Amino acid sequence: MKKILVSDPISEIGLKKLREAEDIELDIKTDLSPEELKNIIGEYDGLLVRSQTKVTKEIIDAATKLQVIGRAGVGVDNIDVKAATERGIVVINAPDGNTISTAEHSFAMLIAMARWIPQAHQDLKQGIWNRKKYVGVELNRKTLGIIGMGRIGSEVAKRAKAFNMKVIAYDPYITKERADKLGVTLGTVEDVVKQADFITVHTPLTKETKYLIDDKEFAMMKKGVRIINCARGGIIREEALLRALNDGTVAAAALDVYEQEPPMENPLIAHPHLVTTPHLGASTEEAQLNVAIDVAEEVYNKLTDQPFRNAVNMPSLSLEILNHVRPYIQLAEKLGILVANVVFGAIEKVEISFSGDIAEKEIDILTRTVLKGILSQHLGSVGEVNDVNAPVLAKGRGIDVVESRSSKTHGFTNLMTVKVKTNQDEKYLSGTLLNGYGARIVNFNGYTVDLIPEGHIIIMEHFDQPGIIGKMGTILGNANINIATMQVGRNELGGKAIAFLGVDKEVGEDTIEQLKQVENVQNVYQVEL
Ligand SMILES: NC(=O)C1=CN([C@@H]2O[C@H](COP(=O)(O)OP(=O)(O)OC[C@H]3O[C@@H](n4cnc5c(N)ncnc54)[C@H](O)[C@@H]3O)[C@@H](O)[C@H]2O)C=CC1
Ligand SMILES: O=C(O)C(=O)COP(=O)(O)O
Repeated sequence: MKKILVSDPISEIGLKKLREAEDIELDIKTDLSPEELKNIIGEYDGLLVRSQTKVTKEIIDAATKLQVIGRAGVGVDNIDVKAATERGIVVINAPDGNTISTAEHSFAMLIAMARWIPQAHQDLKQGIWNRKKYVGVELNRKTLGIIGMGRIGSEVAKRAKAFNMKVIAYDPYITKERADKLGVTLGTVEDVVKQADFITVHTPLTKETKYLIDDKEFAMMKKGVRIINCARGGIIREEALLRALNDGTVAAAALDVYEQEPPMENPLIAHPHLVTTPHLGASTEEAQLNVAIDVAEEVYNKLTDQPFRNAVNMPSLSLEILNHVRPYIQLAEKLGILVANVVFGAIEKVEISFSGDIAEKEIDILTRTVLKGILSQHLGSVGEVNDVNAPVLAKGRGIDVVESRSSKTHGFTNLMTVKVKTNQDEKYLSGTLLNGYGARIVNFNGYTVDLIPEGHIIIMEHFDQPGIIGKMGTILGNANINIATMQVGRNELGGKAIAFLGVDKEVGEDTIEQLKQVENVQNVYQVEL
């Protein structure tokens, strides 16, 4: 039974899947203080939040069982994703479900601001009939500057075109083709702020976007420009916006998000030319239903070991690709486990090469899985190693990871080779998937073998001399261990050789020691795959 905590208000209908799942127990506890959350988070396998709950490193450190944090929305700036990644916790968001609502809210704010609707409404509610004071501006033929042309920015652009606005956008990560398709001119931040009559921001808050619009940018703007922020507080510096509103550079502004939320001490809120909402961009029935359904499904999939798409701290794979690479994922993990068990010393470098069919496919997940296999054998003490944290853990330990693709297949349609270099040793293994026959290890440090990587395996490095295999059989027989399969490989008569014995159960340490004592045996390893 997996336990999930929902700590922000999330659509009940959206949570239905989790509520009805027999293997899930759902607790809804909103308005927890950070201390209360810290005290109970250790009980849960999953956590579902919106933007209120701050999932800090402290909370993550206390979340000893947590496997997944689901964000019913887009922005994950309330979650310490770095800390989650280091702990191997998947962070999943619901990026599509609130796009339209937020684009519509941005447009509602734009029009409300252009025509002073909230201010006029407020006056009339107080009995003031003031037609002269509230003279607005048209959108027709005006230029809208959009910073960040992702999902929401693009939807805002479409709506602006319908109002006969010209759109100029700044987004270093979109192509000219995409911009052309949306009928948008691309420019620099400077082009946007100089040319626009309205400016709206739709980026995440990152190191690059923090204070992207500051005094310098306000100084370049047309006098009487109007500003909208329905993305994240801090993309526009609030103090600079206040100065620009006060000196008349900015005629009006509309904010849904703030540097500090709630913005109770914020002097901007009282400004007469500011239209303000309390972070309502995604607050529609439709968006809340969409994001809750999406995130509930994804979190359920993660907790029940099924494929999920929207992880923000690991690459997502479509079901089609995942189904294709799944057998290779199993092989990758076994190669990692096997190679980790046959090297001595501290790992310095892991080289993973993919050739044939597999080199064309999604190999990042395979690299992660090989690392997971290796590190799970070496770092058992640091807690769980998984696909999320394996690259971070490897980096943190100074392990150089090199991934390569090659067209050389060495006679196999697909081949995965993992080479591990330590401060004392170097070994490599190659594996393949044989059509219809499953996974095989086909090379061990230059010896050609044909090993099914399954069950308990004893690996023996020895010199090719008569009688060795017989002695091993006797020792194992005396220990009541049945040999199920055997593979022997050598490169020259009497030279170094390798033997793989598939045995029916785990072999005790004392028996392994006896095997090591056999004359001409160099090393004996045991591994369970
Ligand atoms: N007010 C609200 O309730 C809501 C706010 N949001 C916020 O809206 C923002 C946009 O969301 P989406 O469109 O879904 O995200 P998205 O990821 O689809 O789009 C973001 C765009 O920003 C661009 N970008 C990133 N760094 C940039 C930079 N340095 N300069 C210019 N562009 C840059 C990216 O290339 C991308 O195209 C996010 O901050 C999100 O958290 C989203 C939903 C609701
Ligand atoms: O999805 C986002 O990024 C939002 O800002 C929406 O926040 P909320 O879920 O309404 O607290």
